[in-house]
Amino acid sequence: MRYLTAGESHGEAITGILEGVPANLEINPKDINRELTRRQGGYGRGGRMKIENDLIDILSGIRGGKTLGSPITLQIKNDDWENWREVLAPFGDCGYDQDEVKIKKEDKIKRVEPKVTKPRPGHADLAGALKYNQDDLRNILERASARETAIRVAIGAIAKVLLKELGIEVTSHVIQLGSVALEGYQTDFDKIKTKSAQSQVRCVDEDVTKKMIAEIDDCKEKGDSLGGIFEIRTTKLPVGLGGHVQWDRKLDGQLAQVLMSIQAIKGVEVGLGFEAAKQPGSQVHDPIFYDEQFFRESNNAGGIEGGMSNGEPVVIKAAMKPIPTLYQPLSSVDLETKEEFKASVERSDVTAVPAASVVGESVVAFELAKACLEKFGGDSIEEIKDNYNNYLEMLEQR
Ligand SMILES: Cc1cc2nc3c(=O)[nH]c(=O)nc-3n(C[C@H](O)[C@H](O)[C@H](O)COP(=O)(O)O)c2cc1C
Ligand SMILES: C=C(O[C@@H]1CC(C(=O)O)=C[C@@H](OP(=O)(O)O)[C@H]1O)C(=O)O
Repeated sequence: MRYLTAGESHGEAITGILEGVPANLEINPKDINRELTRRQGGYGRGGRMKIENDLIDILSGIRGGKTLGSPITLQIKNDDWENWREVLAPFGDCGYDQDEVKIKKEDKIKRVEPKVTKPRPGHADLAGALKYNQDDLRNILERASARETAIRVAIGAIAKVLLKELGIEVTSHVIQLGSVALEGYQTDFDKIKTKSAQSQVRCVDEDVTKKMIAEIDDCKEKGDSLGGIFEIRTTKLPVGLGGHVQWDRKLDGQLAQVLMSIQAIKGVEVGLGFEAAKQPGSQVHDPIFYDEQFFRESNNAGGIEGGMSNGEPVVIKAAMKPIPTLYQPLSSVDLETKEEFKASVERSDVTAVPAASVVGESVVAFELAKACLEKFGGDSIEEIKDNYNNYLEMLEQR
């Protein structure tokens, strides 16, 4: 299973092509739209989320509510496009004859947008403009924007449907926002799922939620921004997803890569993570027991040993840096004049850790679904479930 995404933040739409989904998987668009709504939420987001009402369009690969095994084309229209079409239209101001290139009337340039030339520290702006030889930073920032994560969440929603057929679920919660941390939280999967959904910042504790909101308000007033940490948890996984035999088959490596690919994610920890480096082995490794089946009483490994799922839930954290666009901008240098200026200010979120946690769930769900297909491969969901059940029966003999 693989996918590609396309689209600019304020362009007409964000698109994804997902290939390798088995046939006969029942997809309800509500399952995708629910995830899109979850991603749009979270205290601390800026004005854009009031404009957008993300809904999925499915253009191929599904018939009568079931997947066909063929590529699935997914699209989310950008409602903000109406405010940007004259600036971003593919042929709007290029001087081509309208009939020749079939320029839509609405796209004929009316509004001349000054070039964006003051790169924002922490964004793709400067490196992208130099690398792609651009003199307008908009040509970089539109694609670098985390708007793209909307379609990754739609793709993740399909992966979640596939995982659910195998009894696997993925959830997440925010465990740190700026300086406010959630300490000693309970670990029950269902509680995390329910309680995080009730919190405006996707934190399972009401008092900590209030403190996080207060910190966001304070930060907004100062024109500053915040990062944080979210944790992804799964239900118990079957033993043996991923593999120890080759570097690129290792499940922990694959999960770290997809989480690091989310805009603004700067660190990933599996299980105890960095904490494990400070403690002796006797306090870190999870002793093995047997009572009709192998089991552990602790999960410091975060459900992965030797690059493979070990039968426990996967527990993985990701750290997000503070949003780089600042309403009190940092110093920057104008791309054209080389004069020192304050960086450009684009409308922006104060924090997006709750939204990023939903994106994190989605990319992890995709990677786990991919690992399941590699292990229990088949072209229809029935074939995959047969293979899965045979494997589980084989494990029961051990
Ligand atoms: C859900 C989400 C929303 C984001 N919203 C903003 C935003 O409003 N303003 C901003 O400057 N950066 C925002 N970012 C972060 C930038 O997209 C990101 O920092 C930038 O693309 C540079 O990539 P890097 O941080 O991975 O180096 C957001 C990230 C995510 C995941
Ligand atoms: C549009 C989304 O997030 C955007 C991500 C983003 C960035 O620079 O990454 C900047 C902001 O864009 P805008 O300037 O249009 O408000 C966010 O709103 C979204 O999450 O759907």
